[in-house]
Amino acid sequence: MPRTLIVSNRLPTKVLRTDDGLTFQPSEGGLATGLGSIYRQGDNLWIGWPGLFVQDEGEEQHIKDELRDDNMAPVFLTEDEIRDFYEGFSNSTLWPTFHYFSEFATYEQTHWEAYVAVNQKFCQAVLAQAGPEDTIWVHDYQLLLLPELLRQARPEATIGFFLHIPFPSQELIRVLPWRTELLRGMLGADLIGFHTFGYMRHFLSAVTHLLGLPAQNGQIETPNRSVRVDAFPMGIDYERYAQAAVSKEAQQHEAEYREALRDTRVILSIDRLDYTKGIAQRLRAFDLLLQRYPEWQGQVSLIMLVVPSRDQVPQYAALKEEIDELVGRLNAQYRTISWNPILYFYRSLPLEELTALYHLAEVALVTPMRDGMNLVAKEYIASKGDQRGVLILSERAGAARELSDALIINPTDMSQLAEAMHDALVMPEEEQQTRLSAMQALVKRYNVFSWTRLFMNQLAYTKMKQHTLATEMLDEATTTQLLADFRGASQRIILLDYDGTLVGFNPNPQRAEPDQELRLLLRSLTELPNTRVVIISGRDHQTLEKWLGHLPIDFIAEHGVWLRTAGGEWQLFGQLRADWKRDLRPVLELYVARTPGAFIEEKDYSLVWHYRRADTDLGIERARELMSHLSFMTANTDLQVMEGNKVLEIKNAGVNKGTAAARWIEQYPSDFMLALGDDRTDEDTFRALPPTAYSVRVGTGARSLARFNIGSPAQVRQLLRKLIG
Ligand SMILES: O=P(O)(O)OC[C@H]1O[C@H](O[C@H]2O[C@H](CO)[C@@H](O)[C@H](O)[C@H]2O)[C@H](O)[C@@H](O)[C@@H]1O
Ligand SMILES: O=c1ccn([C@@H]2O[C@H](COP(=O)(O)OP(=O)(O)O)[C@@H](O)[C@H]2O)c(=O)[nH]1
Ligand SMILES: [Mg+2]
Repeated sequence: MPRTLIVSNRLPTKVLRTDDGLTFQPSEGGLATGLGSIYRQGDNLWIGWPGLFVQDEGEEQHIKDELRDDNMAPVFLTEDEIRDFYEGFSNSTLWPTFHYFSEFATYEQTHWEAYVAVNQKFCQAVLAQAGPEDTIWVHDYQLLLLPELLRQARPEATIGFFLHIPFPSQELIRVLPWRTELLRGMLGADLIGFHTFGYMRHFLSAVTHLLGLPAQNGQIETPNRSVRVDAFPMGIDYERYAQAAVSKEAQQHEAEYREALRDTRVILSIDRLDYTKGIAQRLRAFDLLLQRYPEWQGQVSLIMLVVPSRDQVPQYAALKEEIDELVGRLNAQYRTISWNPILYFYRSLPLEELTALYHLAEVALVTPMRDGMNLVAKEYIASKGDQRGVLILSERAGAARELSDALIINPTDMSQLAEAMHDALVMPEEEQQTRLSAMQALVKRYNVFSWTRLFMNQLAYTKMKQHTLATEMLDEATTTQLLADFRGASQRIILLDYDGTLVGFNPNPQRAEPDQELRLLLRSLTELPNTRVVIISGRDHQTLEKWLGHLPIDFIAEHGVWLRTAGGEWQLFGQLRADWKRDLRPVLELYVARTPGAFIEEKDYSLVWHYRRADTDLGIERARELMSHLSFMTANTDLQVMEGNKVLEIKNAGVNKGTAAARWIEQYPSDFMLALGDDRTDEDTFRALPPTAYSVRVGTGARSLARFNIGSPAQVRQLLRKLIG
């Protein structure tokens, strides 16, 4: 049975060393609690760090044995690794950058090196466990390099990746000295998931801007594969919280708290210690509430649970001091003998006490500056069986994209936050119920089980599509067969696209002239007996004539408009019109004026608008506008607007490389056909060929009708040299 291997920095269980030996406890944090309900199924396995430094091999073995029974496999990290990889690169470089706290980020080469080394360590741990059929699901920012490391070791593996924190604007990503490596690391996965559509959009934009890879409709084309990107908002185990909140134990706790608090109304705040969570800002807003509405003094308490986290990182230690100081000051200022304004706890609580607090609190304050999702918000909703309570939620938590019935606030707007607290405290019960029941329906339905199911199904589907649509690589065995067929044939035809096939794609099209090596290679091909060599290109015929006209080859130029057999005259494909150019050229000129870097290429029977040198996003945007403009102007004419690689071309309809290629193979019947091409216009050629022909797409990744793939123009030349022998 194929298994699912979950890989994350932290295991859902942490091991602690106490006076009585080792103890095993659940870890805090959204990821551990969220996936905790999943990995125990069947033979699944969770690979990660158990949270302590082992002293000797005996201890290591003991931990391994204990965890194995609970479907976990530990990766042991040393103190140096935790300092440089975890506190260093993960939590002092990536965490602040991804949460828009760039000013807190450090950029240390030694931290980066540790990050690479630990990702490699995780890779080894996964490889030791994973069978070829297993699905590997990697989680979060500590392991951004792992998907690509696994891909190198296992090219065929099924790999998913999910990022639990925000993915920021590419303007922040580009600040990182290691941005390329990090993005490439993620692209080793088949499917990459984010909590929100916004994070996904930022990622796609980073990939197109910083790696220059094409991305469309959530699909990125890398040189080897297509990678799918999508939004999967994570849910919680709804029933677990709903039931725990009304369990006997929770009810007892709640009754105790209630007795101690008497009639005091309760506002609740629960987070890990983190500057992203807006804890200090929240305290200041509570202060403002008490000033602005003094009637709440003596009536409302803020219960604030802060779970210790990353306290070795300087920013966290500083925040802890700031909170301690603020709470002390506010309590000293407002407290009375019978009332505590703030009940502050710095620890973590077991589930029953947590849900007792959720159930008790009239208001929950979830006001992070940035938060990937925030599960506390969803847990609060699930714990409200009686549908009484109000959620105040930051617009910058991923959860706000789903929980629109919360009181949504901007956490930096202190005044708005104080007002929201007041509104929540006076909200009529009926309104509380309406809002809560809508949110409950949503959190119940999109729970952690449906989240996993959706992700895993999408991953399986992505993989299946990769397989069915994949064009095979032209490997050694196929090449041998191709050469044998070539030699055994009595008539042979070779159709060669020019740009991107025989020479590399050049930012300036006029600079792509053939080099000496290419000219010699083409000449040698033409000297082979019974062999027709055809250049089939989108270029104008004058340029092709100038560059290669002296060779005894056939030409199909301007995407099939101009034709010439070796040594003959140039001929038109048929009756074509060019009078339309006068009307449409000004339209293209308008879009050149509006798009710095764009330019026009004029051919006899077509006009081309190029945007390869324009800003990527602006180019795409303008191309879209121009396309709709031109579609309108060419409706009911015999013109056609064709999209190519960073170009839009207006031409006579019905003339393309395919119709020209079809004419050629009819006129010159052959028992061996080879066609090589790299872009969308070459697909027309591939389509026109019989299934026995060798059609080869240059550059992998994009979907193609060709039977085979070849890596680059350099490899094309190598193949052609083999034909010569
Ligand atoms: O392992 P730690 O350094 O102690 O940190 C705890 C976890 O915090 C982060 O949680 C994120 O994931 C949640 C679930 O998707 C999401 O709701 C929250 O907004 C995120 O901050 C972190 O991503 C985990 O890797 C940590 O283990
Ligand atoms: O004493 C506590 C307080 C909180 N949590 C859990 O910690 C998680 C916090 O996840 P969230 O997504 O809100 O933020 P993160 O800490 O992952 O950034 C939630 O599942 C809480 O139930 C916990 O286990 N013990
Ligand atoms: Mg080409």
